[in-house]
Amino acid sequence: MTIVRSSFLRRQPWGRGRFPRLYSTKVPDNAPRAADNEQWLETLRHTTPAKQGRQWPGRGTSQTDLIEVPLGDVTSINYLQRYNKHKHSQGNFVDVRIVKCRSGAGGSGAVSFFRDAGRSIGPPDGGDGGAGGSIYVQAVAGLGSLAKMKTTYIGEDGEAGAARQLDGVNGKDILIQVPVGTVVKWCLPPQKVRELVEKELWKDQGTTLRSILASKTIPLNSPCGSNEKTIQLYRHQMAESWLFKDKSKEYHETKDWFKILHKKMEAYDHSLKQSEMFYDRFPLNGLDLEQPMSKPVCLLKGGKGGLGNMHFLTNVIRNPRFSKPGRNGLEQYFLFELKSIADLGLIGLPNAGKSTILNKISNAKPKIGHWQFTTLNPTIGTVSLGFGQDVFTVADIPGIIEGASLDKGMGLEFLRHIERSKGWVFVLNLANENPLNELRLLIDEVGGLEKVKTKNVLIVCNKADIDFDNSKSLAKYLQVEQFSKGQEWDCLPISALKEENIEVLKQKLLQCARPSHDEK
Ligand SMILES: Nc1nc2c(ncn2[C@@H]2O[C@H](COP(=O)(O)OP(=O)(O)OP(=O)(O)O)[C@@H](O)[C@H]2O)c(=O)[nH]1
Repeated sequence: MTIVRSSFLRRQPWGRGRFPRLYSTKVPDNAPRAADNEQWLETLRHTTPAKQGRQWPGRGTSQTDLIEVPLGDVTSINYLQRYNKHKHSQGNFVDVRIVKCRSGAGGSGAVSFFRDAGRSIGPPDGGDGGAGGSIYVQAVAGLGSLAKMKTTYIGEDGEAGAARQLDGVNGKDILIQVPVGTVVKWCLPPQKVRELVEKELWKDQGTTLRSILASKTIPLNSPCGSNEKTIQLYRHQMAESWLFKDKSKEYHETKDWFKILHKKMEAYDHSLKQSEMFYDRFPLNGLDLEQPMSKPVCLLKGGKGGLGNMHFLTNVIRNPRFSKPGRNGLEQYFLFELKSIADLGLIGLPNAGKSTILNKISNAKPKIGHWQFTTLNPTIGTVSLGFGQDVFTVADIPGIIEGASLDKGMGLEFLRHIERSKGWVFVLNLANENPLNELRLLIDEVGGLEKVKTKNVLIVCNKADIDFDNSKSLAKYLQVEQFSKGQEWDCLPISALKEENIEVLKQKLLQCARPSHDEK
């Protein structure tokens, strides 16, 4: 049999395409020749780790700064509270998840020698290991909750290379699909956060979880020179830089030819490490997936496969009984937070009638009840002003009470769902003693007048049907109206239950949902 040696097909460890597994018995010989390997190893000699320096050309820097980050930025208070107190939730709506992700390790390169009837041992033909599977995330339309997310995602390890120049199969990638509006942040393992919090609580029994998360900082490595602050992630150190077969590591370490090769390959390992340092970074402020994505983004890259022994055949090394192991994958925790994207958010005390309003103006059917905290999860409804007319979305979130910003009642955790809304609609209950005080309380709890003024605002005085003829009831409304005028906010009395003023309300909501003049 004559083997056609086509040099352009020969596999080199740099920039070559991978070859699929070959199952035919007629294996084409694509192994690099000794001269090719020598040439490649020679190029490595000129790029020793010291000479490569700190800069990785065109790819920024591998130097890092130590930055102090508040513990609250790398965990979720809502997550810690929810899973500590076992708070109630409605249905299977989940808007905060912390998940463990692990990308696959690369497969090892093989140590093998060509054999046939005429030769008991031929040239080295050990193939390369496959790359480990990566972890990707993609925001897709049509999902509305993080409930279906798993707690752990593990990318498959790459397969080891095999005899006859066969490359190992790449590990399968993992794709995590999340609802549009999800923010993905790097975070500390929850167990570690709990340990840190417990330590702080032990030191000062009077302190609260919220104040610990705000005051306690943790050091993180951040690559220098990047405009956006990113966190440098690190893979576990490789246990061994070589895999030996037949002859031991000690045997090889006594040989001068191996020492020279090892020195050259240190530069190769270093360049791999630098490339990992470049890819293993994550924005400190997280990834905001506010649009449906046509392509997923990589959260964690899998490890590169190791080189098979066919790459170490040279004129001096005729029988390389060693190969390179695959590189490790990465294991990290990520916080997934769903921030719904609704044009308007309804804000009010429990029982103000928010759900009733949403029910009357939109297609949504939130739970309505005469007890407080009927709404435990946000509901988003789509409001249409008629065929071919404007359409906008409104979110109903659980009621806010005095002290919500200090985690009383349902706290403020659902505010994240209306954070991005263009307009906030304050729903007041005219049947209550002092609706104006209610409004002031709500403004304080959601962050003060300054914050509220960043949004379009509409004040809705609901339950106007109760005590309709009473002059005291009218006086309460006029007080609210006067205050609203002072802030240049529109104010409207309605009765959601009796569907009075609902059409006017829809028109006013539409104005509120439009971008403000500054944004136009
Ligand atoms: N009389 C009268 N009752 C109303 C009106 N709107 C709502 N209600 C009643 O007020 C009660 C509370 O209504 P909801 O819509 O559940 O109030 P909510 O603000 O969503 O309450 P939470 O879920 O606790 O936040 C229900 O019994 C409604 O029937 C109204 O315009 N007039």
